[in-house]
Amino acid sequence: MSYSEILALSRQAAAGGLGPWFDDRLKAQIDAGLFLGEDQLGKVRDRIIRQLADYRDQAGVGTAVLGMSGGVDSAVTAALFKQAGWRVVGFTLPIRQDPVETERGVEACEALGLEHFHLDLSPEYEAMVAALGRVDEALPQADTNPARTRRGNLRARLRMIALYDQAHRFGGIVASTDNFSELCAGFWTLHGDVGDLAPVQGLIKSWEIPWLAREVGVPEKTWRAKPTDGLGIGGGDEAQIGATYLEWDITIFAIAEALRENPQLTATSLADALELGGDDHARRILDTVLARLRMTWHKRVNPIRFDHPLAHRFALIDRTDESLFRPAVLRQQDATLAPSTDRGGALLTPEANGSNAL
Ligand SMILES: Nc1ncnc2c1ncn2[C@@H]1O[C@H](COP(=O)(O)OP(=O)(O)OC[C@H]2O[C@@H]([n+]3cccc(C(=O)O)c3)[C@H](O)[C@@H]2O)[C@@H](O)[C@H]1O
Ligand SMILES: Nc1ncnc2c1ncn2[C@@H]1O[C@H](COP(=O)(O)OP(=O)(O)OP(=O)(O)O)[C@@H](O)[C@H]1O
Repeated sequence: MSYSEILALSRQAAAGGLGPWFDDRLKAQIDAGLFLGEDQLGKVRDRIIRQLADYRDQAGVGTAVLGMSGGVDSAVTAALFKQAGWRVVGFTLPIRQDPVETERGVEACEALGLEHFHLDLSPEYEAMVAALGRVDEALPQADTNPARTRRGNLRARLRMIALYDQAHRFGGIVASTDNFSELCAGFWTLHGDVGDLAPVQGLIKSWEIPWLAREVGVPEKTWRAKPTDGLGIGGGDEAQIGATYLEWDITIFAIAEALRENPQLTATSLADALELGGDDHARRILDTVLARLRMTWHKRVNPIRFDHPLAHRFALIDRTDESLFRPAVLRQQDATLAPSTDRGGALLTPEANGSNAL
């Protein structure tokens, strides 16, 4: 893997490259193995495909339904299921969508050999917005960020209703398409664009997702496309998040590394610990990342259970499932594919890297 390849695939090169702090950090993180090399990524790909195949055999379910938006996340997810021998049914579900995105979704279905259905949900979306407008006029009318986000979340949840219905119809599951960068950014809709099995949830959007997409035969047009939320909230993912995905991923790794070295750090002391110096852009991005983490931590532990007075019951049913029916693939504790250096290895342990939040 080369530095320039990461810059190209993340689309950061086209955006003018990285500022000085990010540039230094990226090089250090590549050396530390935080940005996985191509050999490692090949192993990740093989392992995900093997696990999907094992799950299909052991859980007795072999059909995956998913929304094909024209973006890279859904396309790479579909390709992995397909390569693992699943029947994959892709749905283009435009809601007042730019037709170019829908066309990319259709093309990806064709290129990957998926079954394809098309269902325009715009009328149902309009009806839902109008219905909720009867209790709150702001929803249909306001052109504010909160109102746009609420309308966007309605779109994601309408798609979810359609996909779960179709999964039931086909006796299958809904595939989750979210990635690690989105998980950290809280950049998904609770009970919306989530599903039952999330094969790419551990992969970063700036590098590993487009790399994998290219590897598994996703059309170039798709893995090169500008990431969008498909919700009409505006500006594309990176404009909404306030950082490019590469800046986001570098900052998340840097924060985690700083906290590992000094667990006493607070959000306010991080800027010094990260040695941002006079790099004002990096300071702004750090603030943006911290603000998002502060706004969204709860999404990563949803549903919130506290230290429940009857928590032993969760353990009781967990042990029962584990003993009787849970597929073996969920119990395997293979060595992780964490980087070999101490720094990277400590950051990428399963506890730090994996989450069942979605
Ligand atoms: N402290 C707290 N403890 C527990 N729960 C809390 C909470 N604060 C809010 N909540 C709950 O969280 C809800 C807000 O979360 P949620 O409904 O998810 O909505 P929210 O996070 O506000 O918005 C979704 C975000 O995800 C982005 N998105 C959505 C879908 C797809 C994509 C994409 O590109 O892939 C991106 C979208 O652009 C937007 O920025 C609140 O309405 C409330 O129910
Ligand atoms: N128009 C759409 N038709 C079908 N599914 C959709 C549509 N828009 C969004 N989705 C579903 O919601 C998921 C979340 O959207 P998201 O934008 O994160 O993914 P993506 O579009 O695949 O990738 P990217 O973020 O690169 O655009 C998609 O992966 C897809 O499953």
